[in-house]
Amino acid sequence: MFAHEHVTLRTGERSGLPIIVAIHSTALGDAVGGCRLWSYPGWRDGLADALRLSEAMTLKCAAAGLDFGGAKAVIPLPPDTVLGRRRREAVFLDFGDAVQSLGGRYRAGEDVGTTAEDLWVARQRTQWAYCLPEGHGGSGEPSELTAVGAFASIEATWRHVAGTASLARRRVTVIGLGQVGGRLARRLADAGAELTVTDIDPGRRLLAEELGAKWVEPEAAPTVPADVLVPAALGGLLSRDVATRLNCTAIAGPANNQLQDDSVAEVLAAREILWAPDFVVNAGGVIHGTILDIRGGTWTEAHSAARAIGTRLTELYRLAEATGRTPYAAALAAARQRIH
Ligand SMILES: NC(=O)c1ccc[n+]([C@@H]2O[C@H](COP(=O)([O-])OP(=O)(O)OC[C@H]3O[C@@H](n4cnc5c(N)ncnc54)[C@H](O)[C@@H]3O)[C@@H](O)[C@H]2O)c1
Repeated sequence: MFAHEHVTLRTGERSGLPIIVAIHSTALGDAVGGCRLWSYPGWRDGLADALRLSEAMTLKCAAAGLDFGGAKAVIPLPPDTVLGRRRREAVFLDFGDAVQSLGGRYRAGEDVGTTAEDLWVARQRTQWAYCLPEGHGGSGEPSELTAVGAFASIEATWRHVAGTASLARRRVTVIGLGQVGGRLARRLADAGAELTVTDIDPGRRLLAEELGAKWVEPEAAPTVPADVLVPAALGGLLSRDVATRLNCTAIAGPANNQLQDDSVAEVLAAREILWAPDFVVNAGGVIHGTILDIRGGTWTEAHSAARAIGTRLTELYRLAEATGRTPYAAALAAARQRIH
């Protein structure tokens, strides 16, 4: 069944590129979601991505208790396209027109391949573009609050497993030391965790040395013996094969779309590995965008909403146990119940 409320697909009049906006649901409020500028084999692949990602945004907002719906924009680039400065500007003016045509039902932010500067260009054509540069009234980097929410999730997950949230001397493996993973690794080191880290970028070894963390190669990281595994790179880490080889007690991290398919949640549950659903853990970014940028709320309010992700997870784990479901199935059911 087609589950989306509205999908716009048009050719940008300046750039000639397809602009796709998928609004999955506005049941809880206007729909929010980033704009992805990425290379795809064809525009239909970009459309498929927009449909999938917009539904995930609906679940993420619902799970975080936010009164916003889910959407996503995708601007699919033909393979090997390099955008010069002028064409890039044309793309985001076109994008601004597409957003404006939706009358505020879709509030646009950053995603993979787009920057605060791109949103500022779109802002010339629409008042519904957010995540602007700080110099233009934006609220800055969202990954700080994503890291706050992910750290609260790791503590809540460990508390559920071990009866204490203390991570002192716990073995924690962080995969990906980028904007969120780097911040998380610092917090974990401060909390006294025994850190193992990895990244495909060898330049991130400097951070590992600074934190006194052990460095392993990316292929080895998922199977290093650990109390908590923290996926903080790209999605798709957890295939059925990887899930059967893991050597950890729990998994809680900010990476999007960690499961290669839904059945992996069952494999993890059968192995008694507690998996914190990613769309619950990583809601700090959308909390940043909606509370600070859209609603003009305070940092204290946004920070406590991000910390509250830990409490939400604890409730979720209890619900999952009480109903004999995986945390993933329980999270999906709870989010869908809020929407319908
Ligand atoms: N930034 C946010 O606020 C936010 C919000 C919600 C979700 N997320 C998700 O969190 C994850 C990290 O986001 P980010 O903003 O830190 O991205 P980033 O691009 O800053 O960092 C990703 C890091 O992962 C590394 N990496 C990529 N592939 C890897 C691999 N196979 N093995 C090891 N390292 C690898 C990269 O070199 C990079 O250092 C992403 O999945 C993102 O979708 C981020």
